[in-house]
Amino acid sequence: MPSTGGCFIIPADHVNEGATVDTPLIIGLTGGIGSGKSAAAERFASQHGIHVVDADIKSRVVVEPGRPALGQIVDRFGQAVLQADGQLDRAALRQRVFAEPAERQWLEQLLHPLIRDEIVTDLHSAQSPYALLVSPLLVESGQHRLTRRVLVIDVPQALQISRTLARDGVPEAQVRAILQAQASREERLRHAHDVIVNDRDLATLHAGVDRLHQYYLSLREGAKP
Ligand SMILES: CC(C)(COP(=O)(O)OP(=O)(O)OC[C@H]1O[C@@H](n2cnc3c(N)ncnc32)[C@H](O)[C@@H]1O)[C@@H](O)C(=O)NCCC(=O)NCCS
Ligand SMILES: Nc1ncnc2c1ncn2[C@@H]1O[C@H](COP(=O)(O)OP(=O)(O)OP(=O)(O)O)[C@@H](O)[C@H]1O
Repeated sequence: MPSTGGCFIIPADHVNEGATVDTPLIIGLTGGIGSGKSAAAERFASQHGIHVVDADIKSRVVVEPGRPALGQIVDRFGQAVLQADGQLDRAALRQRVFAEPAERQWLEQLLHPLIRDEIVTDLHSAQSPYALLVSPLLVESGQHRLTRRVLVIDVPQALQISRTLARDGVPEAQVRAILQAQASREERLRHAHDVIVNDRDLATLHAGVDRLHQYYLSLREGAKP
């Protein structure tokens, strides 16, 4: 495991297959639930103007009322996963799919291709020196193949759980079930080119982001003819 509070860069020859310096620079940012992906992405965006594409946000777009996927979800799970206003009741669906792995897999096979399409369209509109693809399932869903490098926000599991409980106020058993459905810390780190260990305060996280931003800019500059 990387040591505490640091930011690590693995040498640049270990880049993802298929990605070359001629392609737009897309950095994948991942981490388990409550690891601090959104907090890190917010720093890249607000401090450095980096275009952020967030898979969790895309997962809401593809089930908006009127989208075919919402009808398919209601056909499978019933009206209990719809709110009175016709929107998906995300808490109700969350309860179902994290209690029943086969139902989660059904939902993923429906939504992941749609989420991927939304991601690709959005990445094409990026104007910043590089773009960030933020996804909790970057590795699990194969979305990392869209990226040149993978940045993992790494935290000990106990901190993931306590921060998620403080943020969401959901039962601990549900957070543990979500963790079980995600890649292990070790597996995620196997795909990492860069790692920020987010076990200290937000200022330390921001400092790690700022260092990596400079590094990603240098990669972009290296790509120019
Ligand atoms: C089950 C749903 C409706 C719950 O919605 P809710 O608003 O409560 O949570 P949200 O979407 O914001 O996700 C919160 C966190 O849960 C975790 N999570 C979400 N989906 C999954 C999944 N399929 N497997 C493992 N963890 C997941 C992630 O850490 C994510 O950051 C929603 O997560 C969903 O539609 N999931 C399936 C689509 C998916 O895989 N999305 C992940 C991005 S690709
Ligand atoms: N270094 C830190 N110090 C204190 N709190 C933090 C730190 N990093 C993140 N947090 C807090 O922990 C919670 C989880 O962080 P965040 O929402 O960024 O995680 P996430 O990886 O995006 O989660 P999810 O996968 O559920 O979307 C938030 O309330 C956030 O403000």
